Amino acid sequence: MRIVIDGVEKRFKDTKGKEVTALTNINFVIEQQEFVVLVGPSGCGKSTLLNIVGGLLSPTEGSVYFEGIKEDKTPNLGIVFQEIALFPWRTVYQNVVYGLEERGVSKKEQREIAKHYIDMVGLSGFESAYPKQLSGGMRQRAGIARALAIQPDLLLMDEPFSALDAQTRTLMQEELLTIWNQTRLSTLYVTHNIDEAVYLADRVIVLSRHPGQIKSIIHIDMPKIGRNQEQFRLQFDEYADQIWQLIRHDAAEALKEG
Ligand SMILES: Nc1ncnc2c1ncn2[C@@H]1O[C@H](COP(=O)(O)OP(=O)(O)OP(=O)(O)O)[C@@H](O)[C@H]1O
Repeated sequence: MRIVIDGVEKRFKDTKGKEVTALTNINFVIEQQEFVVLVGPSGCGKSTLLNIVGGLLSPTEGSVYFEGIKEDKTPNLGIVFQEIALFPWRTVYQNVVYGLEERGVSKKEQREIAKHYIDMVGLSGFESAYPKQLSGGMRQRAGIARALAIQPDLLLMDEPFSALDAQTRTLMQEELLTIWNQTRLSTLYVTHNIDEAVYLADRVIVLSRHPGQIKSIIHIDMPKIGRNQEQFRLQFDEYADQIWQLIRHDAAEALKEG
C-alpha cells in the first residue's frame, strides 16, 4: 500500500492551556513495500506522527491517505510498540490470533496463520508460553507475529527494540529484516538510534524540533540485507554521520531542556 502524508500539523494544549505546535508541514509518502524510518531528537514528534498515521491521533490540519483503500474501509494496520503490549493472560498463540478472532476468522484459518507467523519469528515450540515466561526479545517477536498475523497493509513500529539489551537488539534488527524480506510490507518505523535507521531504512526521514518538521529525507542507497558487513562499513558510517550532523544541534538543545 502507498500512504500519503499530506500537510499534517498537530497542535496540543500544554498544561497551562497554551497551544503548542508539535508537528508542522509534514509531507511525505511511504511507497508500496518501502521501509521508512523516522529519526530525530527527543520531543520532535516522532511518536505523535506515527500515532497520526496509525489513526490513534487525529491531525489538527492535513490528512493521511491510504491509496487503494475504498473510502468506507479502514486500512489494516499492524502496530508494534516499545512497551510489551502483549496480553499477559494470553499465551503466545492466543496473543497472535487475537486480531484474527476479532475479525471473525475461522479457527482452522487462525491455526494456519498463527503457525506461519510464529514460525517466521522463530517462536515455534513457545505457543503455549505466557509473556512472563519469555525473554524481552521473545516477547517482541511475539508482538511482531501478532502484528503480522492480521496481514496488515502497513506496519507501524515505535522504538520496538529500545527496551532490549544491545546484543539482543542487534539480533532483532537482523531478524526484522529477514521477516520484512518475506512480507515486504510498507513500514513506518520510529527510532532514536541512527545506526538502526541506516541499517533498516530504504529512506530515513530526519525531523527537527520546536516545532517538529522534516529537516531532510535521505535515501539509503545500499543493498537492503547485509549492510552491517565489512564491505559497507565506510558507506554506512557516512550515512550515519550525515544524519548525526543533521540532528546534533537539536539533540543538544533537547538535552538542555531535559
Ligand atoms: N497528549 C499531549 N499533550 C500535550 N503535548 C503533547 C502530547 N503528546 C505529545 N506532546 C508534545 O508534543 C511533542 C512531541 O512529542 P512526541 O512524544 O511525539 O515526541 P518524540 O519525538 O516521540 O519524543 P521521544 O523521542 O522522547 O519519545 C513534545 O513536545 C510533547 O511534549
